[in-house]
Amino acid sequence: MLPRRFSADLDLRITDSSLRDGSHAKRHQFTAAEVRSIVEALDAAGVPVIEVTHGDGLGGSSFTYGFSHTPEQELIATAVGAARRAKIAFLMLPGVGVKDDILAAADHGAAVCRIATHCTEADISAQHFGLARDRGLETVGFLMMAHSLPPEALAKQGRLMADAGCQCVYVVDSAGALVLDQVGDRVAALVAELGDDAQVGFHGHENLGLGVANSVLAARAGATQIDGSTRRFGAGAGNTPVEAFVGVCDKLGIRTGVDFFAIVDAAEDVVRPAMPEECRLDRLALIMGYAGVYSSFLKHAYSLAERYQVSGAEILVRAGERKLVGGQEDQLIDIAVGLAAEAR
Ligand SMILES: C[C@H](O)CC(=O)C(=O)O
Ligand SMILES: [Mn+2]
Repeated sequence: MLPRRFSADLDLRITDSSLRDGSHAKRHQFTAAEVRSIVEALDAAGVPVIEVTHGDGLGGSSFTYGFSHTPEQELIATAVGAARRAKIAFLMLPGVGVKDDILAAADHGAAVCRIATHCTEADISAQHFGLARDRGLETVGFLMMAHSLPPEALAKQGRLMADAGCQCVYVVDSAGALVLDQVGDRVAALVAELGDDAQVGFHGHENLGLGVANSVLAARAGATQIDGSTRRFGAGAGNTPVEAFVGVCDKLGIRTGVDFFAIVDAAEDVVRPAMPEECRLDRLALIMGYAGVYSSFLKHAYSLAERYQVSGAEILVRAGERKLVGGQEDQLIDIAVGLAAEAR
């Protein structure tokens, strides 16, 4: 079991997802040089965990999700080589990646295995947590699209993960749809359910502009691991900006161990140059938060709107009506084709 606290001088542990969630915003085109420079800068600023994988996790490079510029195992090895203190984490969605991918990431020196499932499907993660623990990896479980389950039901799914060997269960606000107390209530339900068996974490998206506030409420409800992305570099409107969250934590007396001025410099001087554009709170991102749509669908919606000459906003509204989950990217094509047919 992980201790409830990481150390006497740390109140919570930040994981930076720019090099994984940001992969969506970069259409999975990270180079090894970009990964090296970003890991060096985040590590020097004191970020304790840095996640590196294709945006859709191990094995994500495909027609469905988009092909990587550089094989992710190479990027993981590069990150491990560049980090002096930070642990390197990877994400894996059962069925997108397979167990051999976990072993390969561990062989490359990654230390934290994060297994993600839709929030009603935690049972499919059991064998992967078992394998990761046997291999000596730290484990994290991602309950994605957490807005779509009430707190008690989410906590039961967290229990499945913890019993399988997950050491920290995350409330994952994949759509950026959770609003303030809705985060605190879910985190509190997991804390009550898991007790000392596992920590609780929170992964936010900015689609309604609430990443920092939601993360503070998660911490106040007992979350001890918080995700963010420096410069918000993530899917949709991006993730909770690490640099702003660190500044807010400093002012609230919540100790993160990250140096505010160093992470601000890293955001501006190192991460921003690797981003194709700023992650914006624009029409499509706002619709995602409002309609509860998986943030990773944003670039797909833009591409399909262009290809079929239909409205990207309408694609996302219909994706919300269909309650699509991660892995159903092909249904976005179905929606776009249908919209084009309606327009004829
Ligand atoms: C595979 C997804 O991008 C995982 C994630 O970051 C989320 O659901 O949010
Ligand atoms: Mn995310």
